[in-house]
Amino acid sequence: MGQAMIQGMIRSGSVSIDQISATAITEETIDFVSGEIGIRISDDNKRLAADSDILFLAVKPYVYQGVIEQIKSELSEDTIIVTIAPGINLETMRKYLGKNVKVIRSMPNTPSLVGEGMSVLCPNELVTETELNAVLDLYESFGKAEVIKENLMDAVPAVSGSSPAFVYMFIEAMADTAVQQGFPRDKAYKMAAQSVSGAAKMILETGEHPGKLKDDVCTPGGVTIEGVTALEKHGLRKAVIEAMNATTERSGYLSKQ
Ligand SMILES: NC(=O)C1=CN([C@@H]2O[C@H](COP(=O)(O)OP(=O)(O)OC[C@H]3O[C@@H](n4cnc5c(N)ncnc54)[C@H](OP(=O)(O)O)[C@@H]3O)[C@@H](O)[C@H]2O)C=CC1
Ligand SMILES: O=C(O)[C@@H]1CCC=N1
Repeated sequence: MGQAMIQGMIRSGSVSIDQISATAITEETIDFVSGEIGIRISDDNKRLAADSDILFLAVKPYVYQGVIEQIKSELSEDTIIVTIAPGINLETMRKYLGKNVKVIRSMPNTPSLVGEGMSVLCPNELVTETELNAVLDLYESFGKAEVIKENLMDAVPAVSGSSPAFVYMFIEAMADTAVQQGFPRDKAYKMAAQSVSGAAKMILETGEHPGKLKDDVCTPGGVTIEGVTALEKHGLRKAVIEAMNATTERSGYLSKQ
């Protein structure tokens, strides 16, 4: 996810390669990131923490505590720490850091890589409006971003952080069926993915209700209504609601750890 954000920022032109530094653990990642992305990268977390104005912690949730333990002595009171992990809430960060430091809790998603990310941010009380806007600008360089209150943060992965995975499954199922009908694989992915992308754009750009846009596609006695009826019969909406609630339940569980 960190790589998607870095590449999204660089591709947008809002940040240059020499303004970004990173760390990783394995030689494989260090070689790949320095070779393919071209930013400075090492395995020295302490040094990176000491040198950064805005420090993104893009590790797995269970790695946060150890990394914070390692770097907390290096942080200045002006450093802005940005989290991207579900379940790492502002209070958990305060506990891990042992003091009140500027923290922005966020939840990005992987389409950031291609400038189509959807991110949600929530600052703690020490972050000024100017600082929040600076970080928001970074997130908006690789997609759309919203600031919300922390009580909704556990529900964000279901809607935007994790939801690309759900959409990929939908596209994969459509493409598999198209292949079953005889389409070559590459055309099947292109047709399914572009239709999903186009439908999403219709909602964002026309502001129309999704139900109305769906109705516009369904010719009376035509072919689409047959598919829509089959989706209802097989519980598409129920499956989506169950998936989102399961995702949010897990976020809530991680937040309480
Ligand atoms: N994947 C997604 O779609 C999204 C993920 N997130 C969150 O992003 C975070 C990262 O997830 P994801 O990118 O999928 O995971 P990855 O495992 O792909 O990336 C984690 C990165 O952290 C590095 N790392 C691990 N331990 C350390 C350490 N001690 N010091 C420095 N670097 C370290 C790893 O280095 P190395 O490669 O060398 O092992 C790796 O590059 C998680 O908290 C996840 O919940 C949030 C939104 C969406
Ligand atoms: O699956 C996860 O936990 C991370 C957070 C959102 C997307 N991936």
